[in-house]
This record gives sequence, structure tokens and C-alpha cells, in this order.
Amino acid sequence: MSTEIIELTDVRKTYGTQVVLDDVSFAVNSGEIVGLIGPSGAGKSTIIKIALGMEVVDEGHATVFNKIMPQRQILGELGYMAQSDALYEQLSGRENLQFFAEMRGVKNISNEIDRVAKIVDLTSNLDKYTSGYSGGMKRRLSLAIAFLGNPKLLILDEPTVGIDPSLRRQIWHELQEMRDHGHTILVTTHVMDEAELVDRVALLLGGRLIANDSPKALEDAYHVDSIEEVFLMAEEKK
Ligand SMILES: Nc1ncnc2c1ncn2[C@@H]1O[C@H](COP(=O)(O)OP(=O)(O)OP(=O)(O)O)[C@@H](O)[C@H]1O
Repeated sequence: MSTEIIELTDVRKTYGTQVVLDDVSFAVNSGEIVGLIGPSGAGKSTIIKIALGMEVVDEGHATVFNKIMPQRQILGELGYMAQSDALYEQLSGRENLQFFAEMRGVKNISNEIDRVAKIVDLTSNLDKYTSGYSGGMKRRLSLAIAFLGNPKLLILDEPTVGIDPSLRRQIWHELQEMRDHGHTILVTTHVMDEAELVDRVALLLGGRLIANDSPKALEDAYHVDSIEEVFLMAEEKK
């Protein structure tokens, strides 16, 4: 039986007169990778911020681990990577990891730093100041921070922007391994071949969730061979 780890129920969100989310209900179940896709401005980050309690809904409600966020007790079980990097530029990569690990109450910090740095291929750059990192390196450090403590839930907003294809593949392999060990992952992406790798695709368009199924089921329903084509057809129909 599946358990909802993230649940949005009848959510409506407006900014001024703009309706960003219109009656959106959506769940992420335990042990699955859900990919949230949609054109720029569709409301993907807004969904994440609502789930995390960083934005307030006009109607409906959102829970994470059955609790309305923000909840301090849950923070240790949650790894979040925002769309823009929030790093301390005057600290090295290692010091950033140390800081966030302490804040999240991670155990065996030094081993954990080595583990997550390896996943994102930053081991040899850990002692450089973050201010000297490239955009892709900063993204990788933000992702490593989200992985600290091996949290049960990962919420990743465009985690692979600026990351090279081979490392991107390695990161997706890691995400799938985590899923196979029972972790739950919500990820937004603009990279359509990444959307093929998730268990379920949630497609947002015009403030509504217009599709929510496995990549294969969506491709069959639209009679196409890729999620990219599903996306394009859904946009055309709008
Ligand atoms: N704080 C805010 N104040 C006003 N409008 C906002 C605010 N945050 C988001 N919006 C608007 O809400 C809409 C959805 O934004 P959101 O960032 O959720 O989109 P997105 O799907 O994540 O886009 P992208 O793929 O470009 O990151 C956009 O039109 C954006 O301009």
C-alpha cells in the first residue's frame, strides 16, 4: 500500500490577479521518484514552496509526512535543493557542507561529507572557496547539501542545471538507488530525457495538473514515443 509523503489537496494559489495554481491535487508516495514538469512559469517551484510551507495557499492545503510545514522535527528527514543556490561564498565547499550538516543534526559528519562530495564529483574541489566555483560546481554543492544525512525525502528543484551529461547520468543513477532503498524524491526538470527516468510524471500547464502517470502510460495515451512529445502535444492542445 502506498503512503503519501507529500500531499497537496485542492490547492489554489494566486499572486495578485494571476492564478498560478488552480485546484491542484497531487501526491508523492513513499518510495517513488516523481518528476514535476511544465513550461517556465507553470508553477513547479510554487508547488514545492507550498509543500515546504514557504508559500501560503489561498485555498486547499499541503502536507509533508502528514504534517503542515514548516515543522522543525521533519527537517532532518528532508533534503531540499532550491532553484537558486544558497551557499556561503566566503566558505569552502567543505565548510558549507559542515555548516549545513551541523544545522540538520547529521551524524558522522566527516564521513558524510566525503560520501556526498563523491556522489557529485566535488571531492578534489572541497577545500576551495565557493566564491571560486563555477555555476555547475555550485549546483553540485547544493545537491550534495541536500543529500547530507541520507534523508528519507528529497525535494530537488532543477538539480542538474549546468551539470555535464556524464555526471548527470551518475546523479540519476544515485537517485534511482535511493528510490530502490525506499527514499522518496520529488524533482522538477526541464530536461525531457530526465523525465523518462522517473516513476511518475506530473505535468503542469496553465495552473492545472493535466497529466499524472508513468512515462510509459503517458506516451501510450498520447500515442508518442517520448515525454518531450507528450509535453509538446499537451501544450498544443491547451
Ligand atoms: N513571489 C512571487 N510574487 C509574484 N509572482 C510570483 C512569485 N513567485 C512566483 N511568481 C509567479 O508565479 C508563476 C509560477 O512561478 P514558478 O517559479 O512556480 O514557476 P516554475 O514552473 O517553477 O518556472 P521555471 O520553470 O521557470 O522555474 C510565474 O508566473 C511567476 O512569475
